[in-house]
Amino acid sequence: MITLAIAGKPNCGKSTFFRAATLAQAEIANYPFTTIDANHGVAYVRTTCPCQEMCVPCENCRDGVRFIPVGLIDVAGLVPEAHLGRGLGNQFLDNLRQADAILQIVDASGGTDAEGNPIDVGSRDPVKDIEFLQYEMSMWMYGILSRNWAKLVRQAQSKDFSLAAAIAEVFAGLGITYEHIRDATEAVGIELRTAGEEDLIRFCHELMTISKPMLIVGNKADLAPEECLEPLRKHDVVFTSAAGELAIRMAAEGNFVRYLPGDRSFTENPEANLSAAQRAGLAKVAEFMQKFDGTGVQKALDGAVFNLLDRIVVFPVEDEHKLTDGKGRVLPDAFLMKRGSTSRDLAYQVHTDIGEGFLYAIDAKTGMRIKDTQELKNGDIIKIVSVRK
Ligand SMILES: Nc1nc2c(ncn2[C@@H]2O[C@H](COP(=O)(O)OP(=O)(O)OP(=O)(O)O)[C@@H](O)[C@H]2O)c(=O)[nH]1
Repeated sequence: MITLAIAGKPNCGKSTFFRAATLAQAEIANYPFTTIDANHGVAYVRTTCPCQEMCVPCENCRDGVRFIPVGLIDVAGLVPEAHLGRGLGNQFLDNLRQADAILQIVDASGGTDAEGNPIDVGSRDPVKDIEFLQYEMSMWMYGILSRNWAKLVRQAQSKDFSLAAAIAEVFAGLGITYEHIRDATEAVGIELRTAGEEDLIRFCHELMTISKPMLIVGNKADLAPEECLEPLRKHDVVFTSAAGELAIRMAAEGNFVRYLPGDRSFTENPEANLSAAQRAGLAKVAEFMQKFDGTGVQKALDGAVFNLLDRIVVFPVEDEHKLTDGKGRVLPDAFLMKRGSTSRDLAYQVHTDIGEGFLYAIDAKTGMRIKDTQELKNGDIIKIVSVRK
């Protein structure tokens, strides 16, 4: 499963974002559990279910809106100079290793200092929070590299081994590959063997960016004065109110409102007996949603998976006419595939045996056979024909 990590300084709203994103209404989450432990949960990305276009009865979506599970990790708060040993422990390393991408939460309201202590709203430039996390993570990687440097150079000299391959081994636990090392070296234009400290820090920054793509989330945007939002806009930030999302997801769970995560608005249930205070709270969230086109939480999750990680959604079926699996369930699965994947890749994703016995695939929307090398498109419904091995 694709996994996203939530990282940021203390008090920026990570846990609130995590709780909001993993709080799923029963009808959305057919996944057996949404919170695995305090820091690991299941969130969902939102897409269009093809059932309405194909006129088939479907039980896996809500009115044509389909939610697909992704893992979510709430990483412990990072403090300045964490790379020097203040709080960056094994747990952080482990969380980072598991993550395909990072949601970097910043306090868009400028209401917390570098360590997360509350200060007056607007008194800290939130752009500094972006730089801080990226700096800490690059310096932490640089620390690992420099501690191993002499050994790596020796290894590369004594064996028939390139320095890049040796570095890749050091970072393999973080999911970093030889290709990442090569691309980062090229991007910063350095020769690893002769690189000095400054070059290696730049290299680590690039390596971090390439191997763990980051989406910046400007949280607490509901409190943020315009002068805090403006500089963040230059950084391609998704603005959120995690607290707002949590409030309406809880209200939806209690049947007080109708809301699907990612909707631009919600409607109050006429039978709900809301107190004046509850109504006023929801009115504030509604106002934010109108201004920002929703609470932003779903937009951040979708942005990380569909844009940053470049995934498309493909629906494998066994019966290309009824769009069912062997048990008669309509559009039972939705796979998040890397853009550029082929029907053969899909076959392997369904099962190794199906991949190995792959014969051909049928595009259920057109009824046509497709070549095994043809790129799949977002929303494709595909039947794989294979000989069972
Ligand atoms: N107004 C507003 N308050 C928020 C929002 N998100 C979080 N908060 C509040 O900010 C405070 C900190 O939120 P947390 O979610 O605990 O922050 P955290 O980053 O997990 O903090 P640490 O556990 O210390 O790392 C809480 O009082 C939240 O209610 C938001 O979007 N808007």
